[in-house]
Amino acid sequence: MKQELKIPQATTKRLPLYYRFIQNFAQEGMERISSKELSEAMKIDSATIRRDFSYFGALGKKGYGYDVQHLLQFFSQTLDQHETTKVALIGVGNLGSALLKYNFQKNHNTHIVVAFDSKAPKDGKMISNIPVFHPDLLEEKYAEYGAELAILTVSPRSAQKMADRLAAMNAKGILNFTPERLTVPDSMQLLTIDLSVELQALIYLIRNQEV
Ligand SMILES: NC(=O)c1ccc[n+]([C@@H]2O[C@H](COP(=O)([O-])OP(=O)(O)OC[C@H]3O[C@@H](n4cnc5c(N)ncnc54)[C@H](O)[C@@H]3O)[C@@H](O)[C@H]2O)c1
Repeated sequence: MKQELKIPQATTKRLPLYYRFIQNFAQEGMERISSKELSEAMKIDSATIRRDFSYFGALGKKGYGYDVQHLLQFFSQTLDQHETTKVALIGVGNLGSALLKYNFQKNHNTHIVVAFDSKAPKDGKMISNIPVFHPDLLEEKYAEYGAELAILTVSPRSAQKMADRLAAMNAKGILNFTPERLTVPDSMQLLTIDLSVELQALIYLIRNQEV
């Protein structure tokens, strides 16, 4: 995605979802789609969809809707779906093991290629067909396996230390599953998935709806 476009994070997070739905529409042979149809399929309100798409210029025409092939090409290019992104996983405990096993099998463009855990032996071991090394080898193996970004599933107390090491190696980004609020340089992208926060937000939405 181009850096110069100031796209809100909420919009950015919806882009892969749009792409997935548009792929389905194309497979069904649909040639054009309205924001209302997209809205009904994706359960996102159509004003949000129109606003999200407006960040990328004129993707559709008033009264016509969106050309499915055009959208497909646009999202494929925007999300760099032709290139595989190699990911490192740091912390292979309960959550990390599950992610390693899952390894984005349905998305052929993202792949965990190497993992690290402080309990792993220095010469590594295989878990779910992926090599897992001791974090002493992070810098060496991260580069050797061509990882671009990292998923952080270490215990909270190790999170900032590992983020600092990733920043020092110019890792492009971190998907942080730990509850730690990490500090990273501006040159690095950071997304935090805090399940407790998401759950609290859901509970808040449910309670507000009930009032
Ligand atoms: N399990 C969940 O459902 C869940 C949900 C949301 C968030 N989290 C968060 O995700 C993180 C992992 O959770 P978990 O349940 O898998 O914990 P876990 O204790 O099972 O696993 C953590 C793993 O990280 C390893 N580790 C610790 N320091 C390390 C380092 N410096 N380098 C490499 N490996 C290191 C440990 O050896 C361990 O295997 C925690 O921060 C937790 O708060 C977990």
